[in-house]
Amino acid sequence: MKRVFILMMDSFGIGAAGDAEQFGDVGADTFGHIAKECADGNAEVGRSGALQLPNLTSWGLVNAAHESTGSVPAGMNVNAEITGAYGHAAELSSGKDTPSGHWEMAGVPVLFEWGYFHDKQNSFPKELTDKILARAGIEGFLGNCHASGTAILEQLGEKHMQTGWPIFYTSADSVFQIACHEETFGLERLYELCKIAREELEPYTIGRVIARPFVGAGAADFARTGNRADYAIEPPAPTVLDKLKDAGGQVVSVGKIADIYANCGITKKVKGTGLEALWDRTLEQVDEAGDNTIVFTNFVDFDSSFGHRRDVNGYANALEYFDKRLPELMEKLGDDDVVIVTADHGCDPTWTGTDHTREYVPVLVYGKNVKPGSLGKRESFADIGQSIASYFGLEAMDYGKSFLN
Ligand SMILES: O=P(O)(O)O[C@H]1O[C@H](CO)[C@@H](O)[C@H]1O
Ligand SMILES: [Mn+2]
Ligand SMILES: [Mn+2]
Repeated sequence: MKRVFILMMDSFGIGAAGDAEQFGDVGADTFGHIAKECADGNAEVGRSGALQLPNLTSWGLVNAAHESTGSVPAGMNVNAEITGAYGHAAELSSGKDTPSGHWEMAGVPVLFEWGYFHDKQNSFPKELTDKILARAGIEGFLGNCHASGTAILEQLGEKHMQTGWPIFYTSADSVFQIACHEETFGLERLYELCKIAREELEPYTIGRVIARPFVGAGAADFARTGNRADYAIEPPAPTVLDKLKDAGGQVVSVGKIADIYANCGITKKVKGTGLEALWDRTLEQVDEAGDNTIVFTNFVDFDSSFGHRRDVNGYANALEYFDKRLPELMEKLGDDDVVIVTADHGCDPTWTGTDHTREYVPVLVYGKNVKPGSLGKRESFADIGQSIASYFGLEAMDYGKSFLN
């Protein structure tokens, strides 16, 4: 039975990429800096001391990071017995955003330039926001700037509740984000507004419109909910997910995978909020998965709850939790199954600002028939897509070199 399980650790970079200078990210290292803060005793809430990742370490994470940066992350063991194949992959795509990373790992790098709203204030063209508001029948909006999604709720959430005006904001990514209160504004109304924005953004080549619903009575207790929704444009070419689906296989999305691929190549969608639920849903889908199936999970919390929030301690807890659950998956693996652990970009929680960081990502491959050892530096995340195509006997992708077979 051929099955591939992809565990996509959103934002878990393992060292600045060769082209990090173009992104202002020379020296960024999500894994390395978290490990250092842990080893230095600076991440002691709910955990203690050096980062404990025994399973990822045996799959080759530390060795991959060593090959990526030339040094061993503080407190980590580079001499553990290695049971997986491991490498670090560079990104060909022009952006360090989520769709670029995901599409590239499915064999389709983004070689065009995304549109961006570069201005930190007054970020959006008036003719764009006028059109969106007119179609939605709303008089005004708040924000119009680059922002952290939680900080902007503290600043403008109450005003939003008073005026009923949506909060529009963006970041260094190709995104148009809309934050609205789930109850006072309404969730369905927010989704409708996002769909209008998605249409009006067509000429701007913006990767995603993101609905950011929140709840709470005031600035002190606003919290974003699991009803976030991402409206992505479609990948520019068929990904390996489309190819498997077209060949009669199954592609199960757990978490926001389906949103990121604009539903292309997806045969089943399963939602989950939080790392625990995402793990639970993943393991259920592994139980149900038949031959010729990909179960593809995006573990978004690393990025949205800890990376962008610059929360080292939270990120460390999340990594240790993730690692602890790997044996449950290992117990379920058949002889031919392949597990791939990777990431879509970095989001170093020690870095300046709140944006992603341009980093190499880990490529950890585990299975009873996978030969343990180094896969070295991979020139593109597309090596993952090419490997999956080769494993399932699909037509080769245009990009990437297979590390399977
Ligand atoms: O600060 P929050 O709202 O989490 O937003 C972040 O999440 C977006 C998607 O990854 C990024 O573009 C960044 O703006
Ligand atoms: Mn991401
Ligand atoms: Mn992000």
